Amino acid sequence: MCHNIPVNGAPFLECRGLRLILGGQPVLGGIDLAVPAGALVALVGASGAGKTSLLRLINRLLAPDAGQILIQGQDIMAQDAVAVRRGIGHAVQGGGLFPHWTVADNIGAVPWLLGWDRQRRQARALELMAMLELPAHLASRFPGELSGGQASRVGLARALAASPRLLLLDEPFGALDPETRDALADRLHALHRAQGLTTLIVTHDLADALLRADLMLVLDQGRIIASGPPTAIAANPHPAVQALLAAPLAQARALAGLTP
Ligand SMILES: Nc1ncnc2c1ncn2[C@@H]1O[C@H](COP(=O)(O)OP(=O)(O)OP(=O)(O)O)[C@@H](O)[C@H]1O
Repeated sequence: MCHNIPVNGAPFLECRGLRLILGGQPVLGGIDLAVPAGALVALVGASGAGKTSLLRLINRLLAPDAGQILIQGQDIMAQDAVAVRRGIGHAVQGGGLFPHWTVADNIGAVPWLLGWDRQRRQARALELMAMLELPAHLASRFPGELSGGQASRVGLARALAASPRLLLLDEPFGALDPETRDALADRLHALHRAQGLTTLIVTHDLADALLRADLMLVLDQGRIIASGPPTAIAANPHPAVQALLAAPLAQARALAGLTP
């Protein structure tokens, strides 16, 4: 079954029959999906379901054992891996920053690979820092001198530096306190819209996925078991989907009971 999300015209990102085996074990067992341009897609599922592996395939950090990945209709396996990766913004939990590079140099990493001169990289870093509400004086700091929230913002700035059309985020705000996480999720949402990005975000924060994503994909044991808008996911009777939703929904009900 192909998990097509309603598309106007050709999809921006497509996976066809994607299979991945790691260590002799099937990790992804035939993923078919089509994501329209401009969608913010939350990829959810239990630990070990294959979410990170799917992002790593799209970013060409892993190679599929079968199937195809197309970005704007082009098979990415037929393209140079480094070139594919440079067109994609990628951020991971905690920022994944280079510890011995300053904040400005971290943000400018992909532009540096693309051959931008120092002045242009610095200007872009400061522009993105302003967009992500990072004070400019942090530009010369090292990652070890940042708070968790600041490091996550720098990671996001780095992912956006070369103006990618596709953003892949792997639990980018996973380790943050709820208030910072919420503020950053709001900022990401605004940037996603303003920059016309197509974004895939792996998250364990079901409430955030249900409230902010245009579309959700639920992975279970290497297969997509549900896809569509959050309302359709919330109504999906699949036991694994209901199990994922049980805790956040119970929490929301309990909280609603506390407020006047
Ligand atoms: N390099 C590897 N070699 C062998 N098995 C691997 C490798 N990387 C991942 N796996 C296995 O693939 C499966 C999917 O892992 P993956 O990291 O994609 O899951 P996930 O859904 O992102 O999990 P989590 O939510 O815990 O991050 C797991 O069973 C994992 O143990």
